[in-house]
Amino acid sequence: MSEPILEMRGVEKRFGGVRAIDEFSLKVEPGMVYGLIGPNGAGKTTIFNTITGIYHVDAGKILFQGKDITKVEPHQAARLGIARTFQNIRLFGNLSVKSNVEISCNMNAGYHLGDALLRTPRYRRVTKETEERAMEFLKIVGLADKGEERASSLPYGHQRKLEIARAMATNPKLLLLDEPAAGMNADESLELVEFIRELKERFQITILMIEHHMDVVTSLCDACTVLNFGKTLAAGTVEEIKKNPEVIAAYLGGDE
Ligand SMILES: Nc1ncnc2c1ncn2[C@@H]1O[C@H](COP(=O)(O)OP(=O)(O)OP(=O)(O)O)[C@@H](O)[C@H]1O
Repeated sequence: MSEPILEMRGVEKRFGGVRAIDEFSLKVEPGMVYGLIGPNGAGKTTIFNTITGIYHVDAGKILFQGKDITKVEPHQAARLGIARTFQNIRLFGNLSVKSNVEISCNMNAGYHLGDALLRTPRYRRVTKETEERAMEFLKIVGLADKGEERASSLPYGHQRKLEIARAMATNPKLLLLDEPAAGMNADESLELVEFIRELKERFQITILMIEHHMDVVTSLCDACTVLNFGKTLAAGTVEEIKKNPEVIAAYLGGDE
């Protein structure tokens, strides 16, 4: 077993009297696609929010590549190589498709405000590189010909892909996807599965994914954790999870 890229140890997060996550532990190895599943309100998004520094935990530890990130702020998590998408797509709807990706490419841009104001050669070079890089990501997600369109004018499935392209443009080592297949029909989900596979192979990233569509989880995930009321109900391969009687009773029901 290789060293986990992400580890959560005994994590707890409370909101008033609600324990959104409770004694939660997780180990994700590099290169894995790891699924988080569970009913609404089980604590999945809270887990993403603690990893990315949006919330700080009340107890426990979070390690990323062996480094303690329990108390990092969101911008630090992003700089360390953790990117995410949201359950409700968050794009700059009024900006062009290309600008949405360029903003992420710019996160690590090597120029200062002075360079931008004076339009120095360094600023012009970085801007050109940013444009090229953004186009590269748009090509990968099949949106290169939509670069000048307003992000909000794209169909839903394309907006999801654009959000993933934007997250990828920050050069992450760990990508957190919050219900990427939400609102998609069977064909769109299938396309998404292929797309995520390609991303994983091409960029050698690790993915932690919240997903309700069990066909997507089955196709993509090497392992998963099932949550219920903030606690781990079961963890293992998708096949093991599907056979677990407690999981069947609490979540999968007759679905599968
Ligand atoms: N900012 C907050 N303030 C108060 N309660 C919160 C907050 N965020 C989450 N919770 C509560 O924590 C619990 C877990 O919520 P969370 O959103 O993490 O669940 P989830 O598994 O992601 O569900 P869903 O699939 O519906 O998004 C819920 O009871 C929720 O109401």
